[in-house]
Amino acid sequence: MKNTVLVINPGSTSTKVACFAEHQLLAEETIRHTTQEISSFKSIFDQLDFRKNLIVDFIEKNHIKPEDLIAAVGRGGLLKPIPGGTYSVDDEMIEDLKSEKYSTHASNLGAVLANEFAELYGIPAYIVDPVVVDEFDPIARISGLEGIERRSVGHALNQKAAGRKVLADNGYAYEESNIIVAHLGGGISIGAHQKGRMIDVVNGLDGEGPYSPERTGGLPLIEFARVIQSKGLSIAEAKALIAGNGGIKSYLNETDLRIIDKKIAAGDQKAQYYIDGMCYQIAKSIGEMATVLAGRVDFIVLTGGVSYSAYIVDQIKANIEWIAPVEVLPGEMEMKALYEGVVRVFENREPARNYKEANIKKVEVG
Ligand SMILES: Nc1ncnc2c1ncn2[C@@H]1O[C@H](COP(=O)(O)OP(=O)(O)OP(=O)(O)O)[C@@H](O)[C@H]1O
Ligand SMILES: CCCC(=O)O
Repeated sequence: MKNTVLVINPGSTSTKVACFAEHQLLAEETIRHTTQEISSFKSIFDQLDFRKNLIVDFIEKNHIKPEDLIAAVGRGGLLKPIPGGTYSVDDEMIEDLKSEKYSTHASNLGAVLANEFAELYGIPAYIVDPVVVDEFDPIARISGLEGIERRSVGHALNQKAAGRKVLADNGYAYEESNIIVAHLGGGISIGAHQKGRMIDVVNGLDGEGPYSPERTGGLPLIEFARVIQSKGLSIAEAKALIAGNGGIKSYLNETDLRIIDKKIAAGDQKAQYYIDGMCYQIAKSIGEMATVLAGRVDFIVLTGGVSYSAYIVDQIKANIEWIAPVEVLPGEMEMKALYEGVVRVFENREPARNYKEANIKKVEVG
């Protein structure tokens, strides 16, 4: 079909691919990667050809004609802090991602993969609402140590799309409401959204909040310093431990919660213990974001792949339902949100933003 947009979403445990045209979904696939598959690559960028070949297979299998493609869009990765919106992929963006200037994340491959297909087919490449969208209140940046700032890293694209949907379904407007959105995926982020802005977020990638299938979340710092020293870890190795080999993976050597759910159902007490621990910590961080919103919370939304697990959802709900009504949107709405970001540009409802020139305004103190 004419006017087809190729949508590419590399996650920590999956590659999601879709094609949309004229506001319709033409084809979609979530390709899950096993723990072993991902562990066989030394770095995220070593996975480029592996993930690219899977997308080529998807295009061929679904008979997508190159001449029908008008754009490729990828989930945006760890870039400098920028306002939300649709950005054209440019050289500076690719360089920042490839050099891992702002750290490493599966979504760093989104712009790079979109760019590869854009070059192949002679079409433009974009990203939309990358994981670094920064709408923080100044006070949220303070870390507790001079020289280190907290940064806004989270599943902004899905958090906003899921939040908007739940609010719209209940007759509320995102711009006028307060919500907490917990994205529960291979990584976890929990945002406090106040009247259309994500003013704070629990950022698991940098070692905050609950542990997740792959991330440690917050750790006792002195003990972690001892681990770094005793194992002689480099910064890159410490990051890999915090953001790729921590959490459920470190306890159970597995990141696929569908497998772990089955083990719990079959009576595996160790699996249950560590999943219960993750649910306890997720609820605790949701409570933290409720205080950011001073208790004025219209809804709490649980989303991301892990929210398919009824066992996990029930555990979390039991500890948070007193705060606000809880709505569950399992999976993610990222593919459609990425497509719609491109459509807004093609329909001239929004300009494509320029990454080189994009900056957030930080408030200078003192
Ligand atoms: N039906 C299901 N039941 C339980 N867990 C599930 C189900 N489907 C997916 N998951 C789990 O959700 C997690 C992946 O979630 P998701 O697809 O949102 O993340 P991702 O795309 O890999 O990465 P991220 O969201 O962190 O960027 C995995 O642990 C996966 O096993
Ligand atoms: C999307 C950033 C958060 C994470 O992956 O942990």
